[in-house]
Amino acid sequence: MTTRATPAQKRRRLREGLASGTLQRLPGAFSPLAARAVADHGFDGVYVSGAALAADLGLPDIGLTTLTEVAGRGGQIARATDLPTLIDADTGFGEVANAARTIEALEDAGLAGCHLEDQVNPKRCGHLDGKTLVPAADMVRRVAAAVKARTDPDFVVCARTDARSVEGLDAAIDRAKAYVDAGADMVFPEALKDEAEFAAFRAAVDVPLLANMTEFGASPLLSARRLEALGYNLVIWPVSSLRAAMGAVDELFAALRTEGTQASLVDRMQTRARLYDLVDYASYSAFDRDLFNFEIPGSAT
Ligand SMILES: C[C@](O)(C(=O)O)[C@H](CC(=O)O)C(=O)O
Ligand SMILES: [Mg+2]
Repeated sequence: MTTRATPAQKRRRLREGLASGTLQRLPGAFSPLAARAVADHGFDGVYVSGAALAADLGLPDIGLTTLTEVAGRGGQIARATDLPTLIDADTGFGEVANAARTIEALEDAGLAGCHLEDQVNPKRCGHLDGKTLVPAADMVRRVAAAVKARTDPDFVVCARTDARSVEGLDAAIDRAKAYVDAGADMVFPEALKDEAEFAAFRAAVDVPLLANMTEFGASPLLSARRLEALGYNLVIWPVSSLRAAMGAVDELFAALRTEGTQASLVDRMQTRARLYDLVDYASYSAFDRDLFNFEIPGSAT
């Protein structure tokens, strides 16, 4: 209800951010409520992780989720804020024609952009061993189809290459250049090993670059400040909020089992007041003043 920016305005904002020379910081949001928190903390955009979306459904990240599920959840998350939302479109949910339809669906859902990767199906998390890639020529067709399918020229098509850990750094750079020639607006070099490789990619590729700062992976956790100095344009922390939340959920359930009460953990929980703030309870009194005319117990406000 509080969201006023249109999808077109959000896409423009992402484009301007990528052209600004300032690193765009996009934490992953596993739900619309988490996206509200991303916005409230003053980030530049929201990221929707395929791994987190699958995990939230109790599934591994091997391409089991469908375009309908991903576009549906992505749309709910995109709608929750005025920020641009970038979504993980895995391999594009099929062959070349499917990649085109994927862009149509994601655009219709209000996303600002997506990334498509050059793995075969079943795909894997980019930081695991045993990945297989499609030939570069096939991915070029995938990217070209995606670019052609968009109706808003500001929708960002980002090409991810998983080649670093399969074919080596040079091959990954060659693939990235071919994807840029096919029309990719941004490149996501997956699973780079160290800072020197991040720098090598920056030196070789002319379009905006995305850095994936996922935990327990192959890449070092470089800070936003460091990535900006390296010339990167956008950073994602894709699964961090889910891992943090689920870490807290595990602790809570352990306490409930052993102590029979959550009392020892209440002071680390999000308060009722903060939750109501994020869902903007107060603004609904524009329609009906009886909806927000109570005192929250224990709250100063
Ligand atoms: C970015 C990613 O594609 C995702 O789905 O969030 C994953 C993240 C992860 O598994 O940690 C990836 O890097 O493959
Ligand atoms: Mg993914």
